[in-house]
Amino acid sequence: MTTDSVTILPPTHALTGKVSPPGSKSITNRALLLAGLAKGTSRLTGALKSDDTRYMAEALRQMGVTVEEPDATTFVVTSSGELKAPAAPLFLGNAGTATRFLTAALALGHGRYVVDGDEHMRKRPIKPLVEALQSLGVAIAAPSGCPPVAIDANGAFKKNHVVIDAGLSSQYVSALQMAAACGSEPFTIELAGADIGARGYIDLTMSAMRAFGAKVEQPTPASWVIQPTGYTATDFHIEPDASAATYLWGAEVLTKGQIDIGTPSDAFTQPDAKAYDVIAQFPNMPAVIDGSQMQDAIPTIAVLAAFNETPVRFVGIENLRVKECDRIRAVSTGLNNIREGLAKEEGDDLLVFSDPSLAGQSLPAEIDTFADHRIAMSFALAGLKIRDITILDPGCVAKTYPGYWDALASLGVDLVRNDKK
Ligand SMILES: O=C(O)C1=C[C@@H](OP(=O)(O)O)[C@@H](O)[C@H](O)C1
Ligand SMILES: C=C(OP(=O)(O)O)C(=O)O
Repeated sequence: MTTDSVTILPPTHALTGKVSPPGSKSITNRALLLAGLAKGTSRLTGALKSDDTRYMAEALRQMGVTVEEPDATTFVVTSSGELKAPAAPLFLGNAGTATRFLTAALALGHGRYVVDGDEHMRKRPIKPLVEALQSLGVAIAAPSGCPPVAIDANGAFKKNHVVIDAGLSSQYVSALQMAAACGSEPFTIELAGADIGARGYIDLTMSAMRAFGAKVEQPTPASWVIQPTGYTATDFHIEPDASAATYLWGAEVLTKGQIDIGTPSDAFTQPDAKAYDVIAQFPNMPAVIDGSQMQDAIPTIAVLAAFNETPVRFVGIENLRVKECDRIRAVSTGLNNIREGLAKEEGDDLLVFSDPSLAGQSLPAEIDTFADHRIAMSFALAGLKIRDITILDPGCVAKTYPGYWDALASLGVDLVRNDKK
């Protein structure tokens, strides 16, 4: 039996209690890959166990790496340092990190690798990364510009310099950075075209690489130099997920509660922690919010914006169109489903017309998540204030936060699970 939808009953009390978000998806998938590229045993603690990280772990296993899971938050990775050509295509679901990071790393492997994903991942662009790798002499092809990607690797790049347009995804740069440390000479990455969306993810990559013994420098804002150190197995602790934290911060301000997430907002190193500064201003969030440096937090803030005292325009969010779904469209569709006229797209900006009097009303709406965990988790927040909000396909939260519904329940939120047989 699976749950078809969840209806949220708005709590009559402020939400208080202690809920720790799970480990960071971004850091877990970096650490898993780097541990797989390091000879020896690495112990990753505080890790996220979810669809995205399971796909990465499973792919590593398919390539000869031993990945043990002694408990719910630990991976113990033992590798020869090589990712051996697998017998079958690597299936990575809709995990952007796993798909992009492995594509570049496997270009330095030996033999044939096929990187594939689900129907959603097969619509997410990877062409700029594939073309960058082609420019390095790698035999790699992704005919549709999206996965599947076929790589015939021969262990080396033919050049030590690459130019990449990372306007669509910062993950292309992270992927090249992590791969480059496994090359045979110092390697330079140079940015072309549009600036990177969330630069904070590049910082996360560099810090994970350094923890595994790599040497990476950023001589200019648009270039990076990576030394051919390879990686050293290490024990590595992963901080909680800042994007997951945004839902708990949102639930706290919406219900005027107090939720202890166990980590102060300024202790996170992930870009989405910046969202705290905006969320903490609720119900007086600013009229214009630039989402470029906290992209995954925008659905959360956009749902909060519906209850803000004044309207909010979200700018710098064009990349949201190529995430798990078109999130600008999904958020405006969901808000307008709750009440027509609540949101509007203007080019790639999203306008949310706030109305604090929404709170306490019954506005029956079935929210289409478009199989996107962040749409499900952020619209659940609307259900804390409005009666009869139903989230379809609630299981999609398993991509990054499998315990999300239980976390809400542990704070005293009543959920009606509508099961399908
Ligand atoms: O590097 C990362 O860990 C991520 C980078 C961002 O994606 P893009 O760089 O594709 O925008 C973000 O949305 C994603 O959830 C995680
Ligand atoms: C965009 C996201 O994921 P990814 O790109 O890693 O699939 C996300 O988790 O919001």
